[in-house]
Amino acid sequence: MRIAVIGPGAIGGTVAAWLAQRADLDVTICARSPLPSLTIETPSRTITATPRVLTDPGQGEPVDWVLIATKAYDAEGASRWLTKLVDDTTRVAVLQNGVEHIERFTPYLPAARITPAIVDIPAERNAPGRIHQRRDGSILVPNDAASFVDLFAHTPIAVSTTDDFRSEAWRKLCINAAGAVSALTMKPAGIVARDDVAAIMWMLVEECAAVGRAEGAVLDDKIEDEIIARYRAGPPDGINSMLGDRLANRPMEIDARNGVIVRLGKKHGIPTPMNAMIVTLLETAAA
Ligand SMILES: NC(=O)C1=CN([C@@H]2O[C@H](COP(=O)(O)OP(=O)(O)OC[C@H]3O[C@@H](n4cnc5c(N)ncnc54)[C@H](OP(=O)(O)O)[C@@H]3O)[C@@H](O)[C@H]2O)C=CC1
Ligand SMILES: CC(C)(CO)C(=O)C(=O)O
Repeated sequence: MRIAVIGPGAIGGTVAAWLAQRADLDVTICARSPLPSLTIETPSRTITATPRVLTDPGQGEPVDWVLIATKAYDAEGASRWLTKLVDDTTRVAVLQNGVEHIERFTPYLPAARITPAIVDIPAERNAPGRIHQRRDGSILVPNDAASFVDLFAHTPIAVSTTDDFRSEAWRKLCINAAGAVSALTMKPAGIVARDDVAAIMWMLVEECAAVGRAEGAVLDDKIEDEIIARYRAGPPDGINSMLGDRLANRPMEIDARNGVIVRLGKKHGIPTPMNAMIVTLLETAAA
């Protein structure tokens, strides 16, 4: 089984290193910047891997699975690898946040080839190829992607299918929408201990859930409370990937995580002032 992972950052590096633990999986990393090896501090032990690393999209060869793990805003760059990696049988999984995995890549691939994946693995990249995976975590894919699930059978990552991918993706977006307060304040997840911060996060989730429901997602009535409780139960020093981007002076996934709520809210006539404010403030901070 040949697998190419495009984007060996926090998620791509973690996933590639776990896949490479199985000798019969032939893992290739497609990187923008050269990478010596992968060292992942996982919850149970440190794992290492030295997969083949390509830095030129022209060097790729067809594989069975392509896993795209760049940031959402790097979709166009990621797509340049696809010409060589994809043949008539290749499936392409998009391991990104947001609810637009398929739309993001249909300019480059037929939708039927694309497997959207919801990743819930808190991971931080400390240096090229050196990653701290804080939880074993999970990946959810639609129920026509059982062969993706099989790839991870030897890993502690809980990879499974869902009958209702749309609802799960919006549920994850609710988590990410609230996490924007960390990127804005440049502080880790522990800020949720303040009741006034939690109230802002609650409203961000409320708007996200309203838009999600209008888009057809089925979300629990108490999702706001559930997500605040989840943040409060998590590690106070947790750095979500948008905060990680801001701290590293990289672009942030503002549009994929909060902008999308505002855009789709407009489509349904649902007001989203809290998310609109976050988008404006983060864009201003990044300018
Ligand atoms: N980190 C986390 O805890 C989680 C992240 N996610 C989501 O997963 C996705 C990936 O996030 P994350 O792993 O944190 O991101 P990172 O920024 O850590 O990694 C992205 C990687 O993509 C590489 N890249 C960018 N453009 C290209 C290109 N054209 N060709 C090859 N590689 C490229 C970057 O290269 P370079 O090294 O040059 O920057 C980097 O290695 C995002 O959508 C994020 O929201 C989901 C759950 C948890
Ligand atoms: C919320 C979290 C940490 C979950 O994996 C995430 O999605 C991110 O950091 O982007």
